[in-house]
Amino acid sequence: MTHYDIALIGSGSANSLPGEDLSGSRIVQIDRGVGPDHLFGGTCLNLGCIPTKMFVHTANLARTPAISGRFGVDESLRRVRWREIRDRIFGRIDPISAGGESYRAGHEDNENLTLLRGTARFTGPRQGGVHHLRVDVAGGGTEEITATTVVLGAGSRPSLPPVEGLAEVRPLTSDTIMRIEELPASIMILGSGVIAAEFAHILDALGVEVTIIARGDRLLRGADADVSRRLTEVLSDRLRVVTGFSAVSAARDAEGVSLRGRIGGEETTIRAQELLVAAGRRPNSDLLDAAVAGIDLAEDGRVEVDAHQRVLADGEILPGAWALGDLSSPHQLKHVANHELKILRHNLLHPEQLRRSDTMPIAYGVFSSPQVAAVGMTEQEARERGGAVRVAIQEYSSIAYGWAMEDTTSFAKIIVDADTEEFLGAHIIGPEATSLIQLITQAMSTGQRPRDIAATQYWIHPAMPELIENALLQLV
Ligand SMILES: Cc1cc2nc3c(=O)[nH]c(=O)nc-3n(C[C@H](O)[C@H](O)[C@H](O)COP(=O)(O)OP(=O)(O)OC[C@H]3O[C@@H](n4cnc5c(N)ncnc54)[C@H](O)[C@@H]3O)c2cc1C
Ligand SMILES: NC(=O)c1ccc[n+]([C@@H]2O[C@H](COP(=O)([O-])OP(=O)(O)OC[C@H]3O[C@@H](n4cnc5c(N)ncnc54)[C@H](O)[C@@H]3O)[C@@H](O)[C@H]2O)c1
Repeated sequence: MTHYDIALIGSGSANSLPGEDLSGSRIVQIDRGVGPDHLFGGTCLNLGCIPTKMFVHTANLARTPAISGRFGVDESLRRVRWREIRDRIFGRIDPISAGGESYRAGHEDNENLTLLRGTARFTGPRQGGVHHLRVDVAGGGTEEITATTVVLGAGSRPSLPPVEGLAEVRPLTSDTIMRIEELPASIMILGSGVIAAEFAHILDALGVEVTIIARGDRLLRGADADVSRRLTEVLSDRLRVVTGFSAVSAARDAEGVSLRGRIGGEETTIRAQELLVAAGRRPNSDLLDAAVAGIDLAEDGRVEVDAHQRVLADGEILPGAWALGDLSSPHQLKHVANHELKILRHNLLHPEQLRRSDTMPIAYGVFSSPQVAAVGMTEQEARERGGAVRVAIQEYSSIAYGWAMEDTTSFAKIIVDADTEEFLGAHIIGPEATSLIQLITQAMSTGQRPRDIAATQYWIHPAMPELIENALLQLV
């Protein structure tokens, strides 16, 4: 049994905890690694945000010929060199992961830190002022550990919905699809959320025949209803979208995978060479045996924390236990995990001056094509909250840059409280949505109202932010 001041679990956002001001603490960092190769550095770097957006950028280039005709430019896509695309992307990422691991394992900055590759589990409740953990060390053996403080950044992993035979067909997930050897001729995507929308764009642009399979009547159901409807329409024009499908069973044969299910009571089978499951991610609290330590878990497996990132047990603060990121947040986003780590770090070092992590509106961006981005409440949420709302909708086709892009389907929606003029939310579907949303995110985060920004600055003409300017001018 070895005792440490801090047991740090994970190497994603948690990896930013160690630093000079903790150099007096004896730290053990335990990381099992992500994906089938147990990579160091967490999901975003290895299997998430970063590689997907590198694939999206490549997909955008590959997609140009499909849309250039409307500008009087005839282009054709001659070939997609999949292995080169893949190897360029991971040729950049893998060395960062390996470098991060060897820095922690061997650099003099980390003399106070022991890196253990393996899976940490709680072995019981906190006792005698310390937490008790066992580590199943990668490569064999176990280590028993006690720690005064635990910092849990164990993240989440793809979950497979309860469909008979699904695990046996060995479906692809976001953990595996980006490193496959060959692109399949066709793929069906089970799930119609963020990962489905991004991979549908990537794979379709690279020449794969894509079918998205949604349980409900629209894609991206968590988004504002008008945005979700528009995305469904636009993607339906480009690839096959099946809605209202409840999957019952999956099977694989020599030609590919078939998914049997029902649409409105009628039995239907969908086939493709491969299946990608993108049906949500479950927090890794089970891998940690968090329940054994008495830690409170939400229904979806999230570790319950307070606004200061302190872990709760029986509704009370569990002394010396902190959590962050996908393990404990309802928002599985890298910028949220990073912010929570910063708040947690401050609070760990300055327990007498606790900061909250829930003081800013959370924006997100979906890098599909069209892009989708949002901050704050959907229109439905704003109306359900009670109180009058005002809504401005601005079509891209109404601004000069939208004419340049021949855009007919994209728009921004801004929602304000009709009485206080406060922003309640903003939703954009269309090119550059993930950048444009930042204008409203900044205003909401700093307490500005439409009139504070609409007419008090020059808006470059004829640039894309005119979309936001014109929407704001409807509200002042
Ligand atoms: C395909 C995809 C695309 C994404 N794109 C975006 C995007 O564009 N923008 C965005 O904001 N977010 C995106 N996300 C979400 C983002 O990646 C996550 O929100 C973020 O990485 C979570 O960070 P984390 O530190 O909480 O968890 P992780 O980075 O997953 O780190 C968890 C760590 O804990 C380790 N671990 C788990 N259990 C144990 C255990 N018991 N013992 C020891 N170690 C353990 C794992 O090995 C891992 O290192 C994407 C996610 C995916 C899957
Ligand atoms: N750009 C980004 O910020 C980005 C990109 C990718 C992933 N992420 C994060 O990763 C998380 C996980 O992504 P995701 O797309 O897997 O989850 P999601 O929550 O966005 O979507 C899950 C989808 O799976 C469907 N589903 C769930 N159970 C099902 C079942 N039994 N049968 C059929 N369909 C089912 C849901 O209806 C939904 O369409 C996201 O919520 C997001 O926070 C973020």
